[in-house]
Amino acid sequence: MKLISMENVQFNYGNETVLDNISLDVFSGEFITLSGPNGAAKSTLLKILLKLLKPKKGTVQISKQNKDGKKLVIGYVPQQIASFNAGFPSTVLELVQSGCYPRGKWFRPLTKRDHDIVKQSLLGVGMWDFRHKKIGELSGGQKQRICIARVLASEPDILVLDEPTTGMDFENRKSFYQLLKHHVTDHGRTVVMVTHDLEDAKQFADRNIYLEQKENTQWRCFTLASCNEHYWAAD
Ligand SMILES: Nc1ncnc2c1ncn2[C@@H]1O[C@H](COP(=O)(O)OP(=O)(O)OP(=O)(O)O)[C@@H](O)[C@H]1O
Repeated sequence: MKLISMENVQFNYGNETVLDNISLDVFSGEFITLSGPNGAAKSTLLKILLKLLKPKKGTVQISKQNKDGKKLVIGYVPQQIASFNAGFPSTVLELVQSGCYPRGKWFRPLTKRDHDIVKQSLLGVGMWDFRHKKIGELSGGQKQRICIARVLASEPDILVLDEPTTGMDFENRKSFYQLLKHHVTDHGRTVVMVTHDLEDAKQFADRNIYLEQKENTQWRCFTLASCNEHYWAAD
């Protein structure tokens, strides 16, 4: 089932065209990685895909329903998360538990299943041992991993992550990818993820979309990204 459809998108920051003529479909049950050099407009493409940025030309359509006919839930963790100040009162566990609410009534009592999902999410990002710490006491990278765990706990139909493995060591990266793969293969969910870890991605992703910069005098811009899809299976 097609969940997101992007057609012939062009996007400009001021006079600079950073994406042009990009078309991309995202289907249910896919693990997609998005890669390319710094500044190739990967983060911008994610934001357009989520309709957080409006393209100058082209269209983006997001399905209202998931494959089971229920309301589509999208989880997004940007590259730079909002900062929590040192006095932020919640513990890691409380913040990640709050991710369970999109799947039911707000502030309902958590079920055993919720607790299991929260634990798996925290283990998956290597932060289970930090569960009783206050959010304000964590490093920047740890805060980002907690935000990822919170989004994982919401069991989104589409999980959109911008460079989530930055700062993770080898073991944590591996278990994180395995957790994402589990979401895709065992639950039929969809992952769209920006990453520079192409070797890791190659092991787990179904396809990679590579954005590359090109000069284009016609548009009088510094960069113009073109979208080449690399299917691992075709290697
Ligand atoms: N708010 C903005 N205003 C103006 N230009 C921007 C803005 N955000 C990004 N850009 C420019 O758009 C281009 C693409 O940026 P983007 O952050 O999407 O790239 P990226 O591929 O995600 O980069 P990286 O790998 O370094 O995270 C860059 O040249 C950047 O300088």
